[in-house]
Amino acid sequence: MTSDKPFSDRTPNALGGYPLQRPRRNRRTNWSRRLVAETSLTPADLIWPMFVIEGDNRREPIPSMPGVERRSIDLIVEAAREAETLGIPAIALFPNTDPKLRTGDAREALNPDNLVCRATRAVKAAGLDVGVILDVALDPYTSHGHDGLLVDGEIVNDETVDMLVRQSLVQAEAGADVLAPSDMMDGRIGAIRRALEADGHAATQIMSYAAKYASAFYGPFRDAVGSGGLLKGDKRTYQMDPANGDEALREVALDIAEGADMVMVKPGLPYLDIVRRVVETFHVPTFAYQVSGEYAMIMAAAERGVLDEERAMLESLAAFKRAGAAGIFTYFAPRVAKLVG
Ligand SMILES: NCc1[nH]cc(CCC(=O)O)c1CC(=O)O
Ligand SMILES: [Mg+2]
Repeated sequence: MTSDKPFSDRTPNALGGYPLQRPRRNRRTNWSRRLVAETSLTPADLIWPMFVIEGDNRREPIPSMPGVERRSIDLIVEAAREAETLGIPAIALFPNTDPKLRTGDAREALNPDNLVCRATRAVKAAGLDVGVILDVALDPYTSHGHDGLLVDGEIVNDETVDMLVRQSLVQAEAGADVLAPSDMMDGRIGAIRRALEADGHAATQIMSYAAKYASAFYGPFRDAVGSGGLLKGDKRTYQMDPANGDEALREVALDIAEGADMVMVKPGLPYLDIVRRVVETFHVPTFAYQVSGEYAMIMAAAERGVLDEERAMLESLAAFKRAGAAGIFTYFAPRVAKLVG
């Protein structure tokens, strides 16, 4: 490769070389490694996703996600208290809706007393220094498991956006601090932003799942919220093709222009190149989601004794920080916060 730049500008640290340069010197001792560390993971980097079920004092294990439970609202409040104690700034709530309430028109999404709205009110009533993030999408409420309305075999965009706007207002009214549209319909950030402004919710933040890929890594999540068995087909007409990177930048640009306060890339580890490109291009708070399948992979490998669970967990999360993420959604959140807090 040729370059007009002088050699010293192209390779600023390579002049001299061995034995004057011995990069291992800085790594020799623990204190020195800590001193030169470029990034660090703290509890303030973590967002703790939780699954909500009906009932009282109820917890249910999720077989594909060892160590993760669905919790009734009272236990969600307890977990939110734990988040505050651990210094975790925000939780994300996902409802496991009664199958009888899942319909073609997803009307339960608009019920101000639906499970996730009740959970949000209960957490907010506890007066904690913990933000509540809610997904905006129809998949917990549709009988077919899609994030949008299905008409003649197609997920229709604009009719779905109308529903998402109404769902957003219901969720903001319930006290959600951050709305996180995870549906990948076009134009929904602008429509939601305008509705929040007009309806007295100008302070409600929007964290857009701006670059969300049609991924195989969401399987365990769909078990956890009970939509997996229902899903007809796949989500490739609205979630992004894993082959694409430039398209993610166009999606993020649109969502910022439409009024997103923060953006997200999802899944996490397989898409850290996208996180880095978004951070460097837009300089907005950029989050990443270490999704259910990523969690399950580490846990399954550890269970089989092929890797060290705790080290793999910490290393995977350090990678998000190195890529430039402002924060990480991770099912490891409470465990990690205890280790790094
Ligand atoms: N809109 C639904 C939603 N919100 C978050 C996740 C995945 C989270 C995870 O896998 O941990 C999904 C699944 C999907 O799009 O099918
Ligand atoms: Mg978009």
